[in-house]
Amino acid sequence: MTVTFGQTTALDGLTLSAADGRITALLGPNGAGKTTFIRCCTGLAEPNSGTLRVLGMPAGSPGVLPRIGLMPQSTGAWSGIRAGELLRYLASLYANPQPVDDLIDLLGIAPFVSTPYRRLSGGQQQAVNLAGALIGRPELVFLDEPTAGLDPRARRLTWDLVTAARDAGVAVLLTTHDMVEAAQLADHVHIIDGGRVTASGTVAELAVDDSLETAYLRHTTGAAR
Ligand SMILES: Nc1ncnc2c1ncn2[C@@H]1O[C@H](COP(=O)(O)OP(=O)(O)OP(=O)(O)O)[C@@H](O)[C@H]1O
Repeated sequence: MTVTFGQTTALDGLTLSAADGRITALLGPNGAGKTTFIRCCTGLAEPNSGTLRVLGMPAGSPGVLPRIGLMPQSTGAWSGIRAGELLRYLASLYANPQPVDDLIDLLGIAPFVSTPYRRLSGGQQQAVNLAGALIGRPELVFLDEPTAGLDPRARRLTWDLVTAARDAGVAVLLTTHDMVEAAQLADHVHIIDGGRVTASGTVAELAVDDSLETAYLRHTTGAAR
């Protein structure tokens, strides 16, 4: 796939696949193109060229959207709504949502369920965003830096939920800058640099000579484009 924004080539011939029932991690420097890829997969952006199929259908098609979930990096759009109202609204968009109260319990949202979204702390917003991604019982969920800024306990809770989703058959595609997290969670890793995949494999395959972080540093330049 290729995606350009004016003079910037965000995705530059990126080719990858993510398997059913697996956790796939996208690693790469700031600006490598990870969020752009997720935006294309979820119908929020369109490739200039290339083919992108999600659950076997063209990305963004009406048959795909009810079957996927998205936890974006930030959701300014929700600012005034209370956390609980937001989740009930999102649940109402799906035919067979998870019970909202179960997710509120699972993610520890109860103490701030009545707080407007914009007044939540960053980590509290992350919890609500993750609940929103899972609420429609997606077959495939996109998590864009799901644990960025979380405290250690919240990070472990997120890891547990992500692995539980995978174990229940959900395909997970996540981005992270945390190599420990990637090594802990990912069944498969793609390292992206400059809008293309520079290395792919299991954590064991990529870290064969050393750590995943060493592999990341070897396969990325981080050079601005
Ligand atoms: N809407 C947009 N308009 C213009 N340029 C954009 C837009 N979205 C992304 N870009 C550019 O595309 C490139 C890839 O950005 P992207 O957000 O996909 O990177 P990323 O890998 O997710 O980075 P990070 O790790 O910092 O979240 C960057 O150079 C960015 O400035």
